[in-house]
Amino acid sequence: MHFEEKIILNKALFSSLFNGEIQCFNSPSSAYRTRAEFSIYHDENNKIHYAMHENKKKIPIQKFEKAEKVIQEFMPILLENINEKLAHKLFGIEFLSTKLDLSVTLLYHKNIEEIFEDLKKISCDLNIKLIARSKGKKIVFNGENLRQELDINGKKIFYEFNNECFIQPNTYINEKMIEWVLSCIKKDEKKDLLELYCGYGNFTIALASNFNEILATEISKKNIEFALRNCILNDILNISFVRLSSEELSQAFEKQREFNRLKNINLDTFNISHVLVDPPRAGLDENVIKLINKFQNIIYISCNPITLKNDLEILCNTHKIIRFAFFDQFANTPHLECGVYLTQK
Ligand SMILES: C[S@@+](CC[C@H](N)C(=O)[O-])C[C@H]1O[C@@H](n2cnc3c(N)ncnc32)[C@H](O)[C@@H]1O
Repeated sequence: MHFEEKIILNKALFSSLFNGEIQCFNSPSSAYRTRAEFSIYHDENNKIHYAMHENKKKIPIQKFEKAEKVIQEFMPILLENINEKLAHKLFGIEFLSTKLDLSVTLLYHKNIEEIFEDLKKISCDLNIKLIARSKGKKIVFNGENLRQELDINGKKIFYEFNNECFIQPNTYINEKMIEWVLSCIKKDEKKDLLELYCGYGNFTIALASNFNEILATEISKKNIEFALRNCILNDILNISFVRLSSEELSQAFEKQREFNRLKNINLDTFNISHVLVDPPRAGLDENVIKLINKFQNIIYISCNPITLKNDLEILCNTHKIIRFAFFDQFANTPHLECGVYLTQK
């Protein structure tokens, strides 16, 4: 689906809540996806091909134009180098790219220890970060952490993560989203920021110089490990990253439960002027809405317009939508990413 069609459909969806101007951010129509996952099709001559599922059928494909250029260019090279032993019982290949790195994951229905030497050789020959996985086993060659360098309003920001982290699927649009969030924060209003669903600090790191203190929370241990590392990479000292689910964070603010993970943090000392949320597709639960609607400014990044609409219907009892943006994060698909900035009525 083209962005123009998505814009029309989604403007109509939100028309009862917002009738101001919606900012629209276009993505390149191809070569934008940082992650590409394929099945493997074994033909009658024992040759392997990348494949995708369509109507429960595995369809071999020659190329995948949505993937970033580095992935597209590497796809045929990898296949040429996969020998018979490596091809046997290979059922999937995943690519993850950044501006600086590429990692390849091979998925097997067999004991990967048996092909250890072949895996090692291909990772050396092609000089790639290679991960092999089979049920309950993972072997990593050349490391699995990827470095990323974002350009935010002309400033370079550095990140490290691996493919166990949540990663925004379109780097170009990710930079635009971060810049849009920054543009919602007026310098004179800045105090402290509360962020939920912070991942490895994708937004947090870029926002650090705009706030006095930041409390950023997230459910995944891996994401928090990288978030802490990303503070060091960017010389940032004013963010407290804490592994807490949104449910736990609500309990902590309500003083319903004490958390060891918050033992060095006094929630009462924060003077929160802004809340940033970027939840999974399911949106916000009732308790999170109750928690965030106490604060003056809310910035909501959403990958699901339907749950966003439900949540905005409640948030609009206490807040007013000031700005709205559509980001074509998933170009040429029906999916749409939205950004909404609300302030207390
Ligand atoms: C859409 S991602 C956004 C991540 C980050 N903001 C970014 O830009 O990379 C949602 C994040 O919420 C986390 N998450 C999922 N359920 C959660 C929950 N119940 N409480 C806290 N975090 C959760 C996921 O691990 C994921 O990192």
